[in-house]
Amino acid sequence: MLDLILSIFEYKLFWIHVIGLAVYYVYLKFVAFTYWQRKNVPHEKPVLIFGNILRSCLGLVSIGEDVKRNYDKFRDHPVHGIYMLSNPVLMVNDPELVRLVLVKEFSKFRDRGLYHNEKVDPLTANLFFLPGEKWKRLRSKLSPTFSSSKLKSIYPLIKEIGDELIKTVEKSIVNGNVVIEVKDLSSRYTTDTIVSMAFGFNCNTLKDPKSDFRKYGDMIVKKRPNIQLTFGMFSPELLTFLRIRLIDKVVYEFFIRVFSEMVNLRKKGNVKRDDVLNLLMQLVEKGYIGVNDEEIRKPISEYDETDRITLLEAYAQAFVFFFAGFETSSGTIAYALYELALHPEIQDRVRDEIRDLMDTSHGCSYENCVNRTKYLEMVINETLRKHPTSPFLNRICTEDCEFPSVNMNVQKGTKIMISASGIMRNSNFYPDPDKFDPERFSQENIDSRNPYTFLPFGQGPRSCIGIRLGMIQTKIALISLLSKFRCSPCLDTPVPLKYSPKSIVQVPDRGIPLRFERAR
Ligand code: HEM
Repeated sequence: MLDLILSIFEYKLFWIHVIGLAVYYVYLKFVAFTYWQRKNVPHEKPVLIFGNILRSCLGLVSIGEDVKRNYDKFRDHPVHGIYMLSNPVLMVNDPELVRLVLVKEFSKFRDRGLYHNEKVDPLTANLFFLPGEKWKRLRSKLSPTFSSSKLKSIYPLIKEIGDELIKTVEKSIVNGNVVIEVKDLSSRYTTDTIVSMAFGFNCNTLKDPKSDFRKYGDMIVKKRPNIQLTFGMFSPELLTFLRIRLIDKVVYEFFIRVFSEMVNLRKKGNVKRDDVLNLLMQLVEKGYIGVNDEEIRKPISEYDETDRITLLEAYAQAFVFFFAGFETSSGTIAYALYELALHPEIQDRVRDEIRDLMDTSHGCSYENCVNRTKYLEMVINETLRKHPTSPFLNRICTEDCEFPSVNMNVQKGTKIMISASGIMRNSNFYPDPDKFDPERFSQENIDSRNPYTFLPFGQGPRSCIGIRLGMIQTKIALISLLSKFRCSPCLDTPVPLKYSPKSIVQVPDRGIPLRFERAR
């Protein structure tokens, strides 16, 4: 035995590892984890290797909650430091500094600094992940996809799936009521709507919960360790160096196959549809989305026809619309139903508004849905404030920038984070923040608040491109369900709600079961 131990100690590789680990320890302890101390920026004492996100790395809480916990400690400081693993990240807390980062000095904070690798992981070459000029080019090309006139033309497709949602609940009612897990129901609804818009067909997950889109959708957002995502967000260089994929190969192959099939069908002229796929194909074929759209301010002659996007780029955008659109909207629908079940008086008021709308000549038309559902909109905004599906925003500083109010020079390369969930539950901006109170979003109350305290879609030129689509999807689901059914808590409804520790998008852990019955 002694011989064995001695031979191990003689082994060269062993000593190389010991020395390597010792050097790494010294680097972490005396260099990496003293960054904020050296900068004189307030921060919480980090834990070796994990920094300030030990709990989320261990899978005890979601990463959004861990960041919010850290924000709550320093929320009265305009900025503070956090270590995401060993990466120092500057947390921007003061709403006026949030405005500076997201809007005033946008050109210096345009990028998110996230992992993307066009070669190893082609679907990451999408609007959400890409930096700099590549992002700018795509954003200006894709923006017309979400103009009012384009949304108006795809509205009937979403409405159709709203009708399917009613049928799904109706069919499952036995003896006057049924308990439904609403996060699953809303995910199936948003999967159907996004696939219908982005891929050009109805994948019918409302009818068939085991459809491939539901399976692969789940694989994108769940079943992956937080640490891998954390590396993707805060150490993208490491993933690039190790050539690690962020999007699983099976998911990649599935999306590419479905997309190619749909594009081929369109090319053969067998299917014609006014949807996002059609618009993406215009970008591939002509380089711009065109004709008869009063919202495209630039004359068509100013577009460069040679500046087309490739098919793979188009696939990556359809993928991000799916990924960014289905889990965010489905979470919002589920949280809204949850809060309405717990607050029946608010639910009745929403239903009255919807029924008044249905009695008007145009019923649930696009204009009525978008412009004449004021109280429903207040309810959705309050849901987004209390349960934001994207709990924090990321940016990276690409050019040195002064933060005059704190007398700080933010250096190029500094990673920035804004705890949207922390700010939106800060009692200084939203008194009694755990209370669900849609009145916070009356016009008068909105006007009295700093707009940079409401961040569910981000703010500024890099905010969510799908805001209006997300709102329409959410409204149609709620209009469809609440016009016909009343929902209430059942024995298994979790109070308070717990968020899934596995998902970077803030979704309920183990779902939200609610009781549905026909509304009188
Ligand atoms: C309730 C629904 C939604 C919520 C809460 C939401 C939230 C967000 C947030 C917080 C961001 C980051 C903003 C920032 O960094 O400042 C974002 C970006 C984005 N969202 Fe959404 N989103 C929703 C729906 C959608 C839909 C329906 C789509 C598309 C079909 C979409 C596509 C995107 C894309 C492509 C980006 C990246 C934009 C860019 O970097 O230029 N989102 N979203």
